Amino acid sequence: MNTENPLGIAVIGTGRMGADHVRRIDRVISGAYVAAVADVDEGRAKEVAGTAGPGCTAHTDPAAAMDAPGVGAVLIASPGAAHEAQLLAALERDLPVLCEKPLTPDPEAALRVMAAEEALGHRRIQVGFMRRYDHEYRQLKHLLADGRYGRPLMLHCRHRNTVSHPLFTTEMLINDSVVHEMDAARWLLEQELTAVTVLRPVPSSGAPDGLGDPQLVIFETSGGALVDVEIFVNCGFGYQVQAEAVCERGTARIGDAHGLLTNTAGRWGGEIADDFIVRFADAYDRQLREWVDATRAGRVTGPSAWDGYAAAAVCAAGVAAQRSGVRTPVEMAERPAFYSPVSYVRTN
Ligand SMILES: NC(=O)C1=CN([C@@H]2O[C@H](COP(=O)(O)OP(=O)(O)OC[C@H]3O[C@@H](n4cnc5c(N)ncnc54)[C@H](O)[C@@H]3O)[C@@H](O)[C@H]2O)C=CC1
Ligand SMILES: O=C1[C@@H](O)[C@H](O)[C@@H](O)[C@H](O)[C@H]1O
Repeated sequence: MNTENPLGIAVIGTGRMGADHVRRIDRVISGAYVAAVADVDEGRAKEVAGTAGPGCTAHTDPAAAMDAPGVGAVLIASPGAAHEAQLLAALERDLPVLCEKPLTPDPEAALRVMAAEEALGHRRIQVGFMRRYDHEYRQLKHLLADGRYGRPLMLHCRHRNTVSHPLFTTEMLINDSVVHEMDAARWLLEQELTAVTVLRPVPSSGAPDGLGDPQLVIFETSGGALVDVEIFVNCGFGYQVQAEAVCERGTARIGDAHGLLTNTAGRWGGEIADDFIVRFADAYDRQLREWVDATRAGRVTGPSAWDGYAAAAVCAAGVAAQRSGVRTPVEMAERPAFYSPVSYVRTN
């Protein structure tokens, strides 16, 4: 790794994900350092800046962090509602951006961000759909892409969180959690999602009052496949993300790794990660490493603003389907030539 001219990064939003990315930039990967951080909570910004290397400045204004000495790229980890303004500010400065999902909470805002990037004339934005960097997801991608098992017909997914945070809403099952399966399915199958149906069983007694948890989300795809996702954000026992592809001549399943397997007292068992920070630790590391390497080489290789838009369009249909209980077609704009070919990255 070339350690000359390391990339100075401004991290916007220093909550759970932002602080973890700061740690990762400074201690896990090479070729980059945290030049500045910003958070509306000044104390939080200062606290996290204090964990970074010397010279990292703390700000409450994201634009001031982007203008700080040494900044050559931006990592956005603020809440989704703040992303549009921060993405536009980064594009105004022609800075490369890694933006945590969602790109924006709604498709209209995503279109505005895409228009600004297109006006700039080159791609600058990557969306933090980190499952594309997970070892198991990449194995499944390879297997489906080489066609050895024939066409994929169905993808069965399970997405379980131990417990949801107090502000989690029923809509967030779709646009905060299942948004990952939307991108993963598009990427794995190399197809767009065209319609959504959401089925809701009686809510679990373990879910907070008013939260419709769990749900079953069914997607139809442009190639005639079906994708079903069980989303259960208060399952209580751990963080589980699994996917099984059913193809014409075989099936392939990921997400069963249990770490240490034990046999004792007439039982066998393994471990289940507690949350996404643990389960996807390697994926977050690889995502950041590949983004830094590509950025230093003047390239953008990961999920694009178009992918962020496509997910936002599917989320809008998903939330509508959740409310109506009926099959809802996805309304999606034409993909601009600027985003061709689509970033269904084939890994090596
Ligand atoms: N890829 C993944 O697996 C995950 C992604 N995320 C995404 O990461 C982002 C951050 O989520 P968390 O860290 O869990 O949230 P968090 O609530 O822990 O942290 C957000 C931070 O942003 C700050 N903030 C709020 N408004 C801001 C603004 N306008 N400008 C700057 N800072 C602002 C808050 O003070 C807080 O410190 C979200 O977009 C979320 O969807 C979250 C969890 C997992
Ligand atoms: O992005 C994430 C969270 O925001 C979301 O709330 C979780 O359900 C996901 O598993 C996690 O990856």
